[in-house]
Amino acid sequence: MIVKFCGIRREEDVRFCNLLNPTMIGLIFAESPRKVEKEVAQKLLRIKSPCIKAVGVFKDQNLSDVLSISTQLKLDFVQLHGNEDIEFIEYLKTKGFKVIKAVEVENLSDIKKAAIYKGIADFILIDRPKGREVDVVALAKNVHFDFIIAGGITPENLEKYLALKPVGIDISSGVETNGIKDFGKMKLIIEKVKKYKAGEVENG
Ligand SMILES: O=C(O)c1ccccc1NCC(=O)[C@H](O)[C@H](O)COP(=O)(O)O
Repeated sequence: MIVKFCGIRREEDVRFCNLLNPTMIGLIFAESPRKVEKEVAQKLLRIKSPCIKAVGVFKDQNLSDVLSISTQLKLDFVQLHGNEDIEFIEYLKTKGFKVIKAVEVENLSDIKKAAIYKGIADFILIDRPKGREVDVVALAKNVHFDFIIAGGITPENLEKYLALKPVGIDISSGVETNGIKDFGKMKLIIEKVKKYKAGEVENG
């Protein structure tokens, strides 16, 4: 089970992630209150444990900018949230980057659109548009390919997302308090995922 904490932007967040050891941390390079500048990202990645994969999050940015940031920072994954097409993804892959294609879903036709990235992106991330109250769990029940799920996950509602049997979970605002990463909430997520994984083994 992949666990990704997204929107990491402070050194203390990275240090705490080093203790919790999620699979990935996400740094936002798209327009957002969580956006980090390249120089800040460089500092954060310097102290990141090598066991944790670095993901850069972009949305409708031009290919040369995405490539230049990803190369300079030696990112492991590029996560694309906008209308990037298949050629965009394939080009990044020829440059050695793994790609997470995020598809922000609002209806069943968006789920169908997400399927086009099967076998092209390394992971498909089913998310909801930022600031929209979409029931992403109800929509994701119609997904018939491997996916990472995001969109409103919190320590309290994690179980209903895990019940979808995703390959991973991606959380940002649900592990924040007043816009700052909340270490108690992050720890709770990791503990709950550990219990879930142990249960999976027990139940076959
Ligand atoms: O975080 C942002 O503001 C953002 C802006 C533009 C593109 C992507 C962005 N975030 C990506 C993520 O934080 C996660 O991949 C995902 O959306 C989880 O978000 P949340 O529902 O807050 O847990």
